[in-house]
Amino acid sequence: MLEIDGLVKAYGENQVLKGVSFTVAPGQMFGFCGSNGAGKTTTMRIAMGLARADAGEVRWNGAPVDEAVRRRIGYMPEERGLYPKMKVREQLAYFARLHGMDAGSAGRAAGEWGERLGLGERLGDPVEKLSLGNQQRVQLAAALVSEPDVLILDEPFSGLDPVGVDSLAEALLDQCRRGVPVVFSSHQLDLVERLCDAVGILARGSMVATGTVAELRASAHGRQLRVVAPDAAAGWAAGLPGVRVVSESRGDTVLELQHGADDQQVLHAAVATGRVTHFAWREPTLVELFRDAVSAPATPVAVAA
Ligand SMILES: Nc1ncnc2c1ncn2[C@@H]1O[C@H](COP(=O)(O)OP(=O)(O)OP(=O)(O)O)[C@@H](O)[C@H]1O
Repeated sequence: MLEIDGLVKAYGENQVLKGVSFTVAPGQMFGFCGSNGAGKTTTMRIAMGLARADAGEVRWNGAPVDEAVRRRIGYMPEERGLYPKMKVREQLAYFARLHGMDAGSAGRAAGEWGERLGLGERLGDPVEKLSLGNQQRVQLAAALVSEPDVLILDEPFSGLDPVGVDSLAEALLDQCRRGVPVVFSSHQLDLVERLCDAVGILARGSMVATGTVAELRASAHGRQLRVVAPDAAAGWAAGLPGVRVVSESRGDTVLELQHGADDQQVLHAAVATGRVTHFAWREPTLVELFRDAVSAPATPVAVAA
C-alpha cells in the first residue's frame, strides 16, 4: 500500500500543498487529476525524494519511503530525462541496471519492453532521432523495464497517439494485475474514467474529492434525470418539489433533483402529460464532476479514504 499522508509544501509565499493525502492499494490504478498548478507534480516529486515536504510523509507498506524503496519505484518525471545520443535498447538496459538488474536480465528486459511499447524497430536508433511521441514511449519503457513494485507516472499519456495510448493502457493494466499500485497524473479525464479504480482531484493544493468514479457520482450535488415526454406542455416539471429544470426542449427535459427528491413523483407528473418515451438518470461524466469539484469552495468533499 502506498500512502501519501498529509503533505504540506510551500515555495516561498506560495503554499503549494496544504495537506495532501491519499492511498493506493496493491493492484489499484489511481488517477491523479487537478488543474494546472494544483500540485500534482510536486506531490509526485516529494514521493520520489526530489523535493522535500515541509510536513507529512510518504509510506510504502507502512514504512517511510527511503532510497532502497525508491529503487523499486518506476517513475516517469514530467521533465523527461533521457540521454538523446544513447540508443533506445542501451538506454532501457541502463535504466534497468540503475534499478539493480544484472546485465543479462537488463538487456532482455530492454528488448521486451521496447517491443511491448511498439519500439521494436527503433531499438537500435539514438533517442534523438525518434519523434516526440516515440521518445515518450521510451520514457515509459524506462519506468517499466525494472519490473517495479510501484509506478508513479507524471502525465504518461500526454503526447501519445491513440495506438500509443492503448498500448500504454494495456501495459499499466498488466502491472495492476501483477498487484502493482499505479498512480498517474493526467488531464485526459476520459482515460482516467476508463482506466482507474480510484480518482483523486486536487485543487489549489488540497484534495477536493477522492474515491471511485461511482462514489464521486453518488456524492455529486444534485442528480440529473432526463425525461422525454413528447406531448408535455412547456413547464410541466416546474414546481415539482426538490426539482430544478436544467433544460427543456420540445418535450425533452433534463431535471436536477436535490437529495431526497422523489423521482417517482416526477414520473407520475410526466405520465400525466401523455406518453413517456425516456426516463433515466443521467450519469455525470468525470469532466463534469471535476468541474464541480475544482470550482467548489475549498471544503473537501472526499467520499472515501
Ligand atoms: N521548484 C519550484 N520552485 C518554485 N515554485 C514551484 C516549484 N515547483 C513547483 N512550483 C509551483 O508549485 C505549484 C504547483 O506546481 P505543480 O507543477 O506541482 O502543479 P501540477 O498540478 O503538476 O500542474 P500541471 O498540471 O500544470 O503540470 C505551481 O504554482 C508552481 O509554480
